[in-house]
Amino acid sequence: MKLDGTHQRSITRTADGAGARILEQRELPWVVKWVELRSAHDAEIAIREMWTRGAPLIGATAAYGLAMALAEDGSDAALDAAYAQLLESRPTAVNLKWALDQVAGAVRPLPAADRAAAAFARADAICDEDVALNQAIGAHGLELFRTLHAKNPDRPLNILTHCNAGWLATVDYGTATAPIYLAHDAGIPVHVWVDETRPRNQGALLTAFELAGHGVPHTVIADNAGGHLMMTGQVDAVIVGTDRVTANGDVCNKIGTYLKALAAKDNDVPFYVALPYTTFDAATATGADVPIEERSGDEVTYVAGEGGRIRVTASGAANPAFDVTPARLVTAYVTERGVRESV
Ligand SMILES: CSC[C@@H](O)[C@@H](O)C(=O)COP(=O)(O)O
Repeated sequence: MKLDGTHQRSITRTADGAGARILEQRELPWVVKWVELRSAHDAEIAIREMWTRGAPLIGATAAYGLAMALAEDGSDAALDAAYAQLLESRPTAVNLKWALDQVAGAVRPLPAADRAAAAFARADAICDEDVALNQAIGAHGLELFRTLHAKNPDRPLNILTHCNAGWLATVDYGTATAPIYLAHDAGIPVHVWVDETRPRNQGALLTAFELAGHGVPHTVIADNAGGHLMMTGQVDAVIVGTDRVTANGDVCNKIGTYLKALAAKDNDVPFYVALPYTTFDAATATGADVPIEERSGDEVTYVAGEGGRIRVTASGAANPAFDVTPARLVTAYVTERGVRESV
């Protein structure tokens, strides 16, 4: 199947209802491959090795993983073991724990034989809800963008984004991209600066692919270009997604987000964070308490692109995958309930 970047659900149940079908994202946009996950182990590997990624989509995948585990064995012991196995597949996105808690909470009061069906139903509901949340985020973000564009109506609204917080990172529409898609569809001339987002290049590979599929004008930039573009008046707003917003409003997101927020502050460019309630972690006080995933240095020393991987340094590398943007640098949070200055 050819995928042209037009948004669609990035996770569904398999045709027989017993598994989950996901887009294998590691070789996008060069290779389009849908794969079927048939066990909790499959789901764990898909999350850990980033076949699937993005906070809400990680949660949805884990929810189906738990359902698949219960289809094999509906006991308390199996539930607890699969919960723990899936929870440790990636540490930073709080949607993972949220989704596992949703499914586990729904099935625990039930007899073992009834748990799998109820877990699949809960996972389906999580997916449906994610789509609705993102549409609501989009509707509120659209009005925000309309207001911003009215300040400079004679030129396109220049939005900068980091990483991929689009339909490939959620069940559909995306968080940070939903307002962009709706603004474009509403006739607001939008142009997006797409941070390439080293080391894994989710911007250059995934966000650009999505925007092209939707017909949104965009330009991929090196991660280091954003500060210059802001200083020279070429960015009207920054909008990013997030893996976890803590009780005080700190924002954990893909490495490099913090530097964009600093540059935005210094240049009076509004910095927006799009999130559904499933990404808000009221139980964690500040960003300093969020576990930051440390991934393999190979993701830095090699760059993957069309035709394979090339080595870009002979030295070793460190690879912290997320950073924390302090709440004081956030202009507003774009949520399904509206645009808020604090969480
Ligand atoms: C709506 S997705 C928000 C975040 O999860 C996204 O911006 C991000 O950082 C994804 O990181 P990834 O490491 O690709 O899973």
